[in-house]
Amino acid sequence: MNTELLVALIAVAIVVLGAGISFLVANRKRELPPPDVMDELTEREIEHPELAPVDLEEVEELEAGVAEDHLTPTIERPETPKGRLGRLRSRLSRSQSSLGRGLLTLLGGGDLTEDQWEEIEDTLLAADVGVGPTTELVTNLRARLAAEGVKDPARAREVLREELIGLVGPSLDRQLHTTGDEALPGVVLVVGVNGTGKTTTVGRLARVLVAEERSVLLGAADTFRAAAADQLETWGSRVGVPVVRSHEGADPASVGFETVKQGITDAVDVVLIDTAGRLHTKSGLMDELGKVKRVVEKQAPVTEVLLVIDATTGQNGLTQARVFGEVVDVTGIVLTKLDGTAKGGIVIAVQRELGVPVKYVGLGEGPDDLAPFDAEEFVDALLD
Ligand SMILES: Nc1nc2c(ncn2[C@@H]2O[C@H](COP(=O)(O)OP(=O)(O)OP(=O)(O)O)[C@@H](O)[C@H]2O)c(=O)[nH]1
Repeated sequence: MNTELLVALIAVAIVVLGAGISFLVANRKRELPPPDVMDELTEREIEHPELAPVDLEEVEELEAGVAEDHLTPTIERPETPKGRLGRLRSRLSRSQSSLGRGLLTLLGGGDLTEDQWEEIEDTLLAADVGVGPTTELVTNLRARLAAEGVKDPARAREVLREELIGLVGPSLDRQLHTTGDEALPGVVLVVGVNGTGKTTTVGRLARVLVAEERSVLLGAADTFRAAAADQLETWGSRVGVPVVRSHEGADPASVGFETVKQGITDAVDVVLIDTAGRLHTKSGLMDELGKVKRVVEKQAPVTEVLLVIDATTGQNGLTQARVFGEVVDVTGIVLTKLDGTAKGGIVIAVQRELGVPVKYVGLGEGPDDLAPFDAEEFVDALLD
């Protein structure tokens, strides 16, 4: 055999051998168990080198276990709502310190000049307390401090605290109405303009209710933004709460109707319905909201209509409150993002505007950063 032929034969043999090896490697790769199973197997082999190489039955068992783990999400145990405002108080006082401290500094100095009273008014107005409540507070403070001849800063602080609590309304009913008549579930409709935190609030309220051992069903009637239903499903799945949803662009009233129907069939305690964000200036959208409520009520009475307002929007938030209040009977306010504003006076102003109480406040982005509102704790945080 000549050398050229020999070289050619060797080359062919190398190519054939190479192809065979790649085929075998590719096939083996396809048969490998998923990476999480592989990790466990590798760990086992490292710890127990004496064991025989992978047993196929064992791989199947592990794979089944992994598949089950992926299917069963861990159900979280949410924090009980009681005491949350205490936990989150520092977030409030951090952002509101200019209001409380500003007032205390002015009042602590004994007799006040007209200019100083004006400064107190300006401080209150800058914190969005609103003109009416500001005038009321200043009038009452002046009268009481003069009548009692208060010179001592500690006493001035006490009087200010009492007057502020009076303004916030210590005796307003701030309970969420989540109990339905007879065998019907409580129905909570959550409304507001875009981006105020409605979906987040529905998710957080579900956690509050779960922590109170109530059974809950969520309705994704925000069919305008496809991601909202997914967002709601994520919230629900974390605490084992199901969601009724439909396709993007579906009639929100029918989603609300179906959710309550499902809630009645499943005998849940509370149905929470998320609605699409809508501009209060668009009358068509506002009419649609009225329809959602009317249609839902064909199944069961709505026990609570919560208006979600972003605390950082100031005067605009008040306008929203007014317009929403005209379309649906708002029964409670959730003020979100109170952690991001020094204008805590909005609590007072918005209650005045609507004549309904602030029931919950959002104080951060965490899943349990929604606290039941309490007038005394709120004022104490302001004056910290
Ligand atoms: N800092 C802070 N952020 C909040 C609070 N509540 C909600 N957010 C954030 O606000 C953003 C908007 O929240 P969403 O729940 O998506 O608002 P939405 O009203 O459902 O939005 P649309 O469906 O578009 O109308 C999210 O990034 C939330 O994390 C709060 O109390 N504090």
